[in-house]
Amino acid sequence: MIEAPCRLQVEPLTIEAFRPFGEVLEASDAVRHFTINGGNTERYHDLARLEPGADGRLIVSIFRGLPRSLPFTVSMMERHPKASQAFFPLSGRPYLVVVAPPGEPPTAATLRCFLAGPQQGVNYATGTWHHPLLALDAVSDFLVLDRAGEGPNCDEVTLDPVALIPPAG
Ligand SMILES: NC(=O)N[C@@H](O)C(=O)O
Ligand code: NI
Repeated sequence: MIEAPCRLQVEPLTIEAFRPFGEVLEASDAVRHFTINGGNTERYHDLARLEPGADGRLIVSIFRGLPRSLPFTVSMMERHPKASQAFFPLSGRPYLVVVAPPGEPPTAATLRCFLAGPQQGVNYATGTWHHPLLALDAVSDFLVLDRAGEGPNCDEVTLDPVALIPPAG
């Protein structure tokens, strides 16, 4: 593991804490929901602002991610300047989400790391800095909603290494 003088605490993923970076996709009482289909189905409604960007097309894919080895060191981040990108776990396992606000490139001071539950998705708002998929424990599938379109839509930056500190317990 790269020696990392900086360390980053892992936080639980909540709608409020993630607000500067995008939305959390979850079926909970924290989001608007209502009953449909004659009482058979509960609809957790309009969870995120999906933006394919100008001239873009919203597409759905499945990402099959290999588990990351822990302890993990963050040494790069990316952003999609033209569109949002949403991930929803399909394999029933938690995963890590490392983000920084849109705008200036991330620093150790602006990075945030969240532990997402097996029933929590995230939507990175357009331009939100994030680390590529961070699956844990086993090969994991994720439903991904993002952009297809002309031209590049991924800026990458390298960082001085930042080690992730797993939550206690
Ligand atoms: N490259 C790609 O489609 N994946 C990344 O954007 C990612 O956030 O995992
Ligand atoms: Ni991405």
